[in-house]
Amino acid sequence: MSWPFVTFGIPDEEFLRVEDVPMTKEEIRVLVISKLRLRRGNRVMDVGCGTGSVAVEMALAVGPEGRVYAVDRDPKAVELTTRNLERFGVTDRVQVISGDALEVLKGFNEELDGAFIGGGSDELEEIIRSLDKMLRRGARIVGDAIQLETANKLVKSLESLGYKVEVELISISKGRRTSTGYAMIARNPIFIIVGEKK
Ligand SMILES: C[S@@+](CC[C@H](N)C(=O)[O-])C[C@H]1O[C@@H](n2cnc3c(N)ncnc32)[C@H](O)[C@@H]1O
Repeated sequence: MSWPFVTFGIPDEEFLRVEDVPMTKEEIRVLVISKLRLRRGNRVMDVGCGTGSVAVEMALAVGPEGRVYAVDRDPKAVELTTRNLERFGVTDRVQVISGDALEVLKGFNEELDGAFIGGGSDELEEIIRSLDKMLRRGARIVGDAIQLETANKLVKSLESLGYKVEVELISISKGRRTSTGYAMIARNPIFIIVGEKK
């Protein structure tokens, strides 16, 4: 499938899903891609790519001249990401890497223009320190978090490296049609933490 629109925020239902592989939802994905401030030709990493939904939108943003590295330690996520990349016709510019992010980063030596960390990990602080070595000045790390503790880890790690940090808490409610009108059903608030390398 070749996604025909210029705007981001591919509807969630367009992605293939499997059980136990979580996905960054459409409205959060839009913000994440926007906060990364990507340009055509950029090189970016999606740490914990899950379904590949963020990797797909990164790939559309950086274009065929760019490069996306999509990493996940769950083989189910790696396979699903590959299938979603095929579905959106962007396999040419994405390298899917199976493995623990920290291990992958140890053997990685490309300069990066940005990175997204989707969700919590025990190794969050070390992952951020490793990413920092790959990022050019002005590049951004964007992380999202459901838990306060994960958001705090993201903020503290980025601050300790001297990044300029932005913190947001996003609450989305989706209208569900009832017999009398639309009831707004709240989703979990999500922290979005942005760090810009000075
Ligand atoms: C919330 S999901 C990411 C969703 C993804 N952004 C998407 O749009 O589908 C988090 C993913 O991070 C992966 N993960 C967590 N810690 C990791 C680590 N240390 N190394 C690699 N992958 C990791 C999990 O396996 C999971 O697939």
